[in-house]
Amino acid sequence: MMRSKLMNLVPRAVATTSRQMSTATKLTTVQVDDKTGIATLTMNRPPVNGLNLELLRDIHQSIEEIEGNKSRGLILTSSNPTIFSAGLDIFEMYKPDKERIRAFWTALQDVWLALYGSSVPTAAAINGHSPAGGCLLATSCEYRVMLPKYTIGLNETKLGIVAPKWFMSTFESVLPRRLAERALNQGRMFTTEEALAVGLVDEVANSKEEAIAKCAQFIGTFAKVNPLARALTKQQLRAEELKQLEDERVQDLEKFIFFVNQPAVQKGLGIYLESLKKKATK
Ligand SMILES: CCCCC/C=C\CCCC/C=C/C(=O)SCCNC(=O)CCNC(=O)[C@H](O)C(C)(C)COP(=O)(O)OP(=O)(O)OC[C@H]1O[C@@H](n2cnc3c(N)ncnc32)[C@H](O)[C@@H]1OP(=O)(O)O
Repeated sequence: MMRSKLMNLVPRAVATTSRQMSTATKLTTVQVDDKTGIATLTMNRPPVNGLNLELLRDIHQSIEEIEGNKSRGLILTSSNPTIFSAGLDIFEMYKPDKERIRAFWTALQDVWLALYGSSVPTAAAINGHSPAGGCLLATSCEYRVMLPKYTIGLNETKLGIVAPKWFMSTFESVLPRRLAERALNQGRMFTTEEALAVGLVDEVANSKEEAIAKCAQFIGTFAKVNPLARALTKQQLRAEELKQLEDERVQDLEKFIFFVNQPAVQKGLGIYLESLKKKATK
């Protein structure tokens, strides 16, 4: 998979305007800045960018599109003014449909393999809260810029669920092992300021525009680096985690299906959904 992606890494001419590359799907848009050649992938699933089957499929398709069109980089962000992504759509896991939940988890695996393994430089402009699956997307990127007063982290244990190994290894690729272990066990959500202090995010910006500009600046640091050498270096550094999921996709899916169907897990998810609804009516 990575080999064919690498074939796309040839220098490209740049023009001066920005163009919408894809409106084929309604849940993501891809806008390429023709001056910089950088693609911005925006998640757009109200109210909270909950990662359901359709959004995951659209994200995957958009990443493939960006890989295919020789963009110089990928910036992931959200159209919601206060939420990057609320993580996995809990309705996909609560009282799930037998076929759909398999497609859902497979789509999540596809997104992670494509984003974590992307041959182009990636950055996340985290313009809002980013729990669980939202944090997975952000930490799959190479660089993170976050707006103040939001939260980010893997809070799974607080929901009575367990983050799969590849969520954990992605988190651990950003945070020191000891800190990652403690945060995962606690289900800790970091404020922007805390996330910056521990290195979970790289920079803070005061607006989405500024966050995108900082992400573009990061991607720009590769302008004078040979793209093939950069991509092969990234590929080698990330190969172990990618191979582990590629080799164990089926077992990972079966483990998820078994776990999510446990009565205690279903009960916990139901209670959590109720608490989210109650919060909305307060
Ligand atoms: C050992 C083997 C292991 C195998 C694997 C086993 C298990 C699988 C684990 C999979 C890993 C899971 C990853 C996840 O991503 S789980 C999802 C975690 N997400 C959250 O906990 C976020 C919950 N949401 C919030 O904290 C807040 O909503 C917010 C994102 C901070 C936004 O707050 P606010 O702006 O105040 O909005 P509301 O809370 O009012 O929400 C608006 C409506 O959206 C609904 N909502 C929110 N989040 C979700 C969600 N994740 N899924 C579905 N729906 C969600 C919320 O209920 C409101 O709905 P309403 O308008 O109908 O009341």
